[in-house]
Amino acid sequence: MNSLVTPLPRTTTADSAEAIDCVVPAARAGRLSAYFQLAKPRIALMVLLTVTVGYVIGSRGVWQPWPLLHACFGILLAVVASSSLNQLIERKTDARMPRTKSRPLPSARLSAFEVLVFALFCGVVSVVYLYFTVNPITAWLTLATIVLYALCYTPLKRYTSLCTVIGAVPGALPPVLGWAASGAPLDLGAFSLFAIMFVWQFPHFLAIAWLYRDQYEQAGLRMLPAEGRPGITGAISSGYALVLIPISLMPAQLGLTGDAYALVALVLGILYAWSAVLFQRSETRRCARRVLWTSLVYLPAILIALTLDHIRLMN
Ligand code: HEM
Ligand SMILES: CC(C)=CCC/C(C)=C/CC/C(C)=C/COP(=O)(O)OP(=O)(O)O
Repeated sequence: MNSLVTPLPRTTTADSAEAIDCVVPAARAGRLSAYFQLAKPRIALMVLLTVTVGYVIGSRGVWQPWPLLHACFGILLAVVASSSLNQLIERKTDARMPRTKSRPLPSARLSAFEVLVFALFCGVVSVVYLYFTVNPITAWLTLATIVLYALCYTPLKRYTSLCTVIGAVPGALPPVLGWAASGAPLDLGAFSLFAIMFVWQFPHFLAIAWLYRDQYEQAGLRMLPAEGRPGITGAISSGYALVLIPISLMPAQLGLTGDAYALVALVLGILYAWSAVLFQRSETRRCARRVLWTSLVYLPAILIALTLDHIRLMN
């Protein structure tokens, strides 16, 4: 009761002006951080790494920094556009899941209209920028990546777990975008990078889908194969992780890298497959987390090994 009758401190005009001066930058910083969150920054960073790898390997060791920077800037805008569209489309389902309910749209820090305008602006600038500063093929492939992620995969999540096969295509395209930006023809080398990324994603997102299966179900999203029947998620994860081992050796077979890469790929592949096999043997939170964690170590590690060994071979 006492707190209700406590008089408010008397403010002067100068005090309120000072208060407004503090609140306005704080509100601006809050909106800036909401836009930053909209971009899914950690995934965006990983995308830029894959673009760089595609560009460096496509250039066969003779690469220039400026075209790479143009490509990274344009593709970053595309990631921001597609992540924003993804969150715009999923704002109602995101609001139902503890993992996503504090995102900018469900938490009402940004309005749907603001996000739509922002996404369209970033998407158009991205494609036009890539068209004029990089090349038309990179621009069109980037547009296809945005459409596949935001307009095909995202709405499909409500209807079938096969959405993930569609979602894995835009997920695997960023190294191909980097390769196209280098001006090299899209040959088997580009395909080998696409294949590694494509197959890598399955244990990655199956572990996530299993960990958050209750939240996805509550939100009406179908991410688990066979409606998550016991044994299936782990079995599919280990199948993909085992197939990834020979696929990850493709760049070495194509002469893009030497034996050092092949050895690193083999060791990483065995670790990833081992984590998936353990998940198959016992579908527990601990094992699923191990698969997710291993996937997040595997990807940057194999990409860095690929690039360093390629540069070593070219010099
Ligand atoms: C169909 C494909 C994919 C699906 C469904 C998927 C889904 C997800 C989800 C739901 C998370 C959040 C996990 C959590 O909150 O615990 C996550 C994390 C992550 N994903 Fe993926 N992912 C896919 C493909 C990719 C690709 C292609 C990349 C990289 C280029 C990637 C990189 C990451 C990274 C770095 C994280 C950890 C950082 C974070 O949680 O923000 N993912 N993924
Ligand atoms: C160049 C460009 C446009 C690249 C974007 C391609 C890319 C990195 C796609 C990510 C793959 C993917 C399906 C992520 C999960 O989204 P989700 O919506 O299922 O994850 P969520 O549940 O956390 O929202």
